[in-house]
Formats: sequence, C-alpha cells, structure tokens
Amino acid sequence: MIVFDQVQKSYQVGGRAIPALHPTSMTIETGEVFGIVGHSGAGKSTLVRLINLLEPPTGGRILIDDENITGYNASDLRAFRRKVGMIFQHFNLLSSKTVADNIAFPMKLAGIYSRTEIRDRVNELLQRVSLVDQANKYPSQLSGGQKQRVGIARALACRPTILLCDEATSALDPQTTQSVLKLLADINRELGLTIVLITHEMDVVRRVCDRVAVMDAGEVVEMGAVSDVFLHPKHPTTRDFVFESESIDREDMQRDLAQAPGRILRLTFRGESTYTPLLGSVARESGVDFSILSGRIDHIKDTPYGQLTLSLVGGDLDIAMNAFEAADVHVEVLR
Ligand SMILES: Nc1ncnc2c1ncn2[C@@H]1O[C@H](COP(=O)(O)OP(=O)(O)OP(=O)(O)O)[C@@H](O)[C@H]1O
Repeated sequence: MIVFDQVQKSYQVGGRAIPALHPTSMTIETGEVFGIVGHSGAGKSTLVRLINLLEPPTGGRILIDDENITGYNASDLRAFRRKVGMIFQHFNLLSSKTVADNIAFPMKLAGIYSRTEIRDRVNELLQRVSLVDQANKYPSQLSGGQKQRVGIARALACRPTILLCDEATSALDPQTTQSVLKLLADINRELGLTIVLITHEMDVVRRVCDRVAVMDAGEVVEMGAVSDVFLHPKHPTTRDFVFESESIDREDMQRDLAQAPGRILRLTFRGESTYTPLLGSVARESGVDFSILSGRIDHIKDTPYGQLTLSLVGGDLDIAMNAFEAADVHVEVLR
C-alpha cells in the first residue's frame, strides 16, 4: 500500500520555490492498477517520481507498506529502488546493449545476483514479454511496441512489487497500445504487482485501471473507481478528459440537444443491464415516445457499459424514469 500523507513538492527555480504538487493525501492499494490522468504540467510525473524518491518531497510523508520512505538513508534507498520498477514513454533502453543485456542490466547493477540467476531470470522475462526470438537484437532493430516490452521486462528484472509507468503508451500506435496495456493487465493479475500509470488519455485509464486520480495544476481534483469517475465525472477537468476520449465535441452536442424536442435524458447502463432490451417496454408502459440522440457501448476494464442520450415526448415521464431506475439504469436529466 502506498500512502501519501500531506505530501507536497516545490521546485527551486531562480531562487524561488515553484509548487508542482500541493499538499496531497491519498492511498494506492496493493495490487491495484491506479491511473493518474492530467494535462501537461499538471504534476503527474512529479507525483510518480516521489513514489520512488527520484524527487524528494518538500513536505509530508510517503509510506510504503507502513514504512516511511522519506526517512531512508542511501543504502535503504538502493534496496528500496529494486522494489520499484519504472517504464518510460521513450523506453530509455541502452542502445549499445542487446535486448537480453538490457533486461539483465538492473540485476547486474544491483550486484546481488549470481550469473545463473540473471540468465534464468532474463530467459523467463523474455518469454513473459514474447521476445525470445529478439534476445540478441539491439534496440534500433525493434519496433516501438517491442522496445516497450523490453522496458517492461527490464523493469520486472529485480522482482519489484510496484511498477510505475510514465506515459508508457503515448509513443505507440493504437494497436500496439492495446497489446502493451494487455501485457500490463496480465502482469498485474498474474504477479499481483501494484501498477501506477500516468497518462493524458482517459481511454488508457478506462482499459486497465481500477481507480484513477485526476490532476489539475498540482492538485488531485477527483479520485475514485474508474467506473464512477468515467461515467459520472464531476470536476470540469475530468469532464474534458471523458468528452475527449469519447470524441465528443461539446459545441456540436449542445447544438444537437437544442434542436431536439421534449425532455432529454442520459441513461447509463452498467454490467448486465447493458444488454437489457428496455426501451420498447418502457415506452409501452409509460406512453412516452423517444428518439435516440447518441449512443455507445464499450467496456471499463472487463465490465460492459452503455450510454444513451434520448429525447422524450408525451406520455408519463415519471413512470419512464422509475422503470429505468428499477432496471438499475442510471438516469441523468440533461434538460
Ligand atoms: N526539475 C524541475 N524543475 C523545475 N520545475 C519543474 C521540474 N520538473 C517539473 N517542473 C514543473 O512542475 C510542474 C509539474 O510538472 P510535471 O512534469 O510533474 O507535470 P506532468 O503532469 O507530468 O506534465 P507532462 O505530461 O508534460 O510530463 C510543471 O509546471 C513543470 O514545469
């Protein structure tokens, strides 16, 4: 478990302290995939670099499994850093070393593993990231997705309990992004590793994260289960991220809604209710006529969800709303 207790960070620039993270308290549970989403400069990298003490906090305490890491001396810190792996947007591989040597590098650097241990671990990791055939290639001979797989294998070499991912898929195309996210999800499930993942894309959060913190100007402005934050965003920054990920143009949407007659509702179906054929029966029961203004069906991690925006005229709206709610559908009145 990672606990931030009133942690803050300022950078000294030209003799002045510029705040990058305002006092923040939060808990990341062991074994979860925790997303941190925010625009450029929001403080995401700062927050993540505090977890492995690449940056020391200027205030507050960081506890990992009940130990205050902010009090570590140099030797504690070396041992601690082996427990925290990190992967980067631009992979940060050593260009003069082969894939196998890149993966072995942190184990050699640690100086506590035998040659056999290193060889066996590298082979095991090559298999895990499906790069057995590429072991003797150099980074320049690999695709972006393969480079990130090497990055992941290298980050796992010393058997960390926490994996930090700093925009790990931002340099990859959508298909490669999907395969790297699937690999991270498998690693999380099979190894029980805690993953903290920074991204500026809500879509990445939706696919792999259990919980998410939304950052804006050095503050966590919203935090919770991805399904809650994604389907019912409260803070304007969160709403922007969700609209962006759904490719919704707000002005277009407002124009469309202005032209539609009657009341406008947004229905959110989650889990089993996503597939329930509800609209026809509700229309019959309530006498309400409806037209569909927009709709989508997708997944949050492994859970299906659907969202429908409807314009409703005539009939008894209360009966319709009660019927939706009785079927476990969340109803939001937009107008
Ligand atoms: N080493 C540093 N020295 C001075 N200021 C810094 C330093 N690192 C970050 N900052 C500043 O702190 C703020 C937060 O930066 P940070 O890199 O944490 O944001 P971010 O959300 O990760 O942005 P990005 O997505 O662009 O990486 C920014 O205003 C940035 O300019």
